[in-house]
Formats: sequence, structure tokens, C-alpha cells
Amino acid sequence: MADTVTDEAAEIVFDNATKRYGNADTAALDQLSLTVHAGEICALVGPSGGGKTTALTLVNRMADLTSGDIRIGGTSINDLDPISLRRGIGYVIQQTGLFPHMTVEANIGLVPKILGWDARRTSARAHELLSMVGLAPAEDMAARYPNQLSGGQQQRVGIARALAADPQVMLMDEPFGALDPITRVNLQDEFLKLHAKIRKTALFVTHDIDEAIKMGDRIAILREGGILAQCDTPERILTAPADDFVREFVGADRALKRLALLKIADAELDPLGDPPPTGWPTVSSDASLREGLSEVLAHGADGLVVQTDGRPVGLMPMQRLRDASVTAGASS
Ligand SMILES: Nc1ncnc2c1ncn2[C@@H]1O[C@H](COP(=O)(O)OP(=O)(O)OP(=O)(O)O)[C@@H](O)[C@H]1O
Repeated sequence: MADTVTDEAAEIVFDNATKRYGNADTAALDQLSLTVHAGEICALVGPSGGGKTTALTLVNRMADLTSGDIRIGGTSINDLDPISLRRGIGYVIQQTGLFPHMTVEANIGLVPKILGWDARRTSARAHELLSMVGLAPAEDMAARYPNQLSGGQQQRVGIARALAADPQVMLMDEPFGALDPITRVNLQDEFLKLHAKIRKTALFVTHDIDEAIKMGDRIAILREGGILAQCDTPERILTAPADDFVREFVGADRALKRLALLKIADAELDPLGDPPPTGWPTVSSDASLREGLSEVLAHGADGLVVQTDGRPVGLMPMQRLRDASVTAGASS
């Protein structure tokens, strides 16, 4: 048996992976061939019953393949002992799965402890991860029990726990699905920042196409019957949907969704002017054109003041935002 527990991000290859439960006539996942590149986030979306969760459970062998193969870092999962396979995979689920009778620190330290890390190293890792996922002060958070945390904080602990033993890959099943919209956006943003640092290979299941567009380096869309409809970058999914199913799944507002992918930093700005326009809202150059457009509309203003690192750097007039919307729509 090979040992999977290394800390290198690894590629996940689905090679004609098929799952049929019991004597079911139709497959839950039908000959899925898909490569999730090392270090990328691949968002897996599709309608209810499309086989998203099945795909995840095949990877960590909570369910067995009917035919085909899945390889992690070039090794077939069937050549791995299921227990050590799972220890090399960070798993984050909607319901967090935290043990209620264990402290946050003990929850995070569970896999490192099983792997035989000593108490000092396990504790240091738990505290490091609490800071990484934005739970401060770490000493206070570490000593709490899950029911002493908000839903968003519990989900952060779930992410910390998944990362504890530095897994090769992460499987995330609707990780932010149970959170209120504001907490959800915060966790999405913070996970993207964290991911930019740790670059773990992540298969991220969501039923929400907007979340997939935001989170995925690439998006794989499954249709009913567990058949892959398209796997591509968010930009390509929006501008070149493979067929009517993808077009409908993505929605009629594809132009607006494309604006969410375009950064203000990439657009041309006007000089600041003297005096600066009054009543124009300020946005960061990191914001998307869609966020910029929302701000302008919310303030009834004629444009935006764009900031970088808290300092104004230029102006974005309303007309340019309008033109960008038209261009995004015209090419979709
Ligand atoms: N343990 C099981 N036994 C039998 N059938 C199952 C089992 N788990 C899932 N299925 C069936 O497999 C198909 C795919 O289910 P799956 O949960 O993978 O879809 P999903 O895309 O994750 O759906 P959702 O978005 O609703 O969670 C469905 O028809 C479901 O009924």
C-alpha cells in the first residue's frame, strides 16, 4: 500500500469514473473524465441529483467506483489504503462535522494526533491555523467548544481542521451553503486569499453558479445522470457555453456575471481632477466592475473614485462602466 500523506498539492484525475448505486438503472456519475490540476480550485456545479457529492465521495472512497479510475498525484485510489487516503485529504462539509464534546483545538488537532504528532507540535499547528482562518485571539478560540461559536466561526474551524495535516487535496461540499449571505461572502473572500497562499488542489461543490464563478479557477458542470456538460474557465463558461443546458444553467444575466470577473484595476482610469468630484463613491481597484456598477447605482452618482492601498488613484466615469457592461454582453 502506498502512503498518501505528503504535503505537496496533487493533481486529481477522474478517468471514466462511473458510479451506479445498487441496481439503479441510471448512473449517479457517468464516465466522468476530468483533471483537476495541482493547486487549482475546480468548482463542481449542477442541478440537484447531478452527482456532485457522489464525485467527492468516490475520491475519498466513502463510496466505491463501479468502473473507471481516480488518481491522486498519479496513484490510483484503489492502490491506497482508504484510511491513509482520507488522512491525506482535507474534507469540509456544510454541517462542519465538528465534535461537540471536543474543544476547537482538539477538533483541529484530531488528524495530526492520529498521525502521531507530539502534543506541542499539534497545539502549535492548531493555533497557527486559527490565525490563518481569521479566528482571533487564537488562545481564546482554541479553548472554546463548537456550540460557543457562530455558524461562520464553526465553518472557519472546519477549514482549519481540513488543513491541519497539510493535505494534498481538499474536498469541499457546499462549505458555505448554510451561512447567511454576508458571512458567506466574507468566507468566500477569505478562503480565496488563503488559497492564494497555500495553493491546495480543491474540488469545491456548490449548486450556486455565482459561487462557482467566484471560487473556481475552472468550473465543471454536471447535468442530470452525472454527465459532464462542460469544464472550462469561468470566462469561457460565460462566453462560450457548450450547449443549451449550460446556457440555461448559467442564467440569462451572463453579461452581469462577466462583469464580476473583470477587475477595476484592469480598466482605464481618468486622472483624479482638481477639485475631485463630490458625491462619487470610493471603491478599491481590487473590486470587480460589477461591484463598481452596484456602488454607482446605489449612490446615483456619475462615477467612482478608485483607490489603491487607501489612496485615490483615478476616476471611473459611469459611461465607461456602461460601455464595459455592453461589451461583456455583446461577446456573450
Ligand atoms: N447512498 C446512495 N444510495 C443510492 N442512491 C444514491 C446514494 N447517494 C446518492 N444517490 C443518488 O445518486 C444521484 C446523485 O446524487 P448526489 O447526491 O451525488 O447528487 P448531488 O449533485 O450532490 O445533489 P444535491 O445537489 O441535491 O446534493 C441521485 O439520483 C441520488 O438519489
